Amino acid sequence: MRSPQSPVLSINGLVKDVGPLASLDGKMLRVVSDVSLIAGRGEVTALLGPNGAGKTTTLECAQGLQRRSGGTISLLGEDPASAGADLRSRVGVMLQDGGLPPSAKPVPLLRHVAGLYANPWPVEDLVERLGIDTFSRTGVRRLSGGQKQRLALAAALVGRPEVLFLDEPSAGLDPQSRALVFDLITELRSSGMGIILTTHLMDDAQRLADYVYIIDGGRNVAEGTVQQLLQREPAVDSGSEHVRTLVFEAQPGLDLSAVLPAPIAVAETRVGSYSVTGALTPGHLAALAAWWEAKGIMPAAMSLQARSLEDVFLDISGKDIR
Ligand SMILES: Nc1ncnc2c1ncn2[C@@H]1O[C@H](COP(=O)(O)OP(=O)(O)OP(=O)(O)O)[C@@H](O)[C@H]1O
Repeated sequence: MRSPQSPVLSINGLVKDVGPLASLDGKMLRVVSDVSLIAGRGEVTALLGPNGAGKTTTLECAQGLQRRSGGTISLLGEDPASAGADLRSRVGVMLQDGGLPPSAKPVPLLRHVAGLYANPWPVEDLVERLGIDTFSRTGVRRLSGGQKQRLALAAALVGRPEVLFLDEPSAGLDPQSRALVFDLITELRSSGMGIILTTHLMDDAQRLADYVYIIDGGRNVAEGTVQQLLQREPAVDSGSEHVRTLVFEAQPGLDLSAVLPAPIAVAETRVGSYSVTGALTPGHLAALAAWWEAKGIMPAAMSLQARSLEDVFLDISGKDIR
């Protein structure tokens, strides 16, 4: 396991038993048997795994929402199982179902949450940044899935947390909202926030994560930076050799959509750092090189990977449905 300079969360040998369960003749069920991870300040750490791998259980233990059965957890230097309100005020949690009161209206709700903190993020700023002004008069119950997501993110951020937990942050978001949320996550990371996210969208993890942990069956199965994971030896039968990822650096803000149209996915993963994923052919590379020549652009740190994170994930966790 790596050791970031300034960890916000360390989990060591987590064990979680649930039950006793009638379906198991009154026995306990071990749903997490050995999970360890470290998340750093100013980094996005992704926790990936197939359905039922133990991601939610692990993160709920880290947040103090579930009691662990074994192992150690340190969140901002404290044990979340015994810490008080002070620790909770330094942690933001965005749950997938929002956990928002159905009858509340977005802006009064955010103002109410802001009132609980000494130095909250200005509500008007969050409302504008996350496009909440377009539905500020609609009750939570009537919001669309993507609107609820954005409101839940605003509610998680209003207390200016040091650590932010995001469960499927782009679920239900249209491409515009997704880009907006990703820009905000990138900015929060630069400001020093420690961000821990779970997602089933490998593309999101590939674009956002500084470090990735993959768990399966309640234990760690792989970890590394996205680059390190992409360099793993592929499984013989991966069947996905045609998907490639090209990464390069150039000046920020390039619009490559005309030269590399969909379904090729282009993302500026960090300022001036680009990732191009899809069934790339020599023709795509030639078109890109011609475009660079026409614009007088000389890319740097360029590499072509034979696989995407999704290929690596399927190699590691197998193709069987859980
Ligand atoms: N209270 C419980 N009783 C019985 N089984 C449970 C309980 N809590 C969790 N489990 C089981 O533990 C396993 C891990 O669940 P968990 O929700 O942590 O997985 P996950 O990785 O978040 O999955 P998903 O990707 O589907 O959200 C699952 O098989 C789940 O059914």
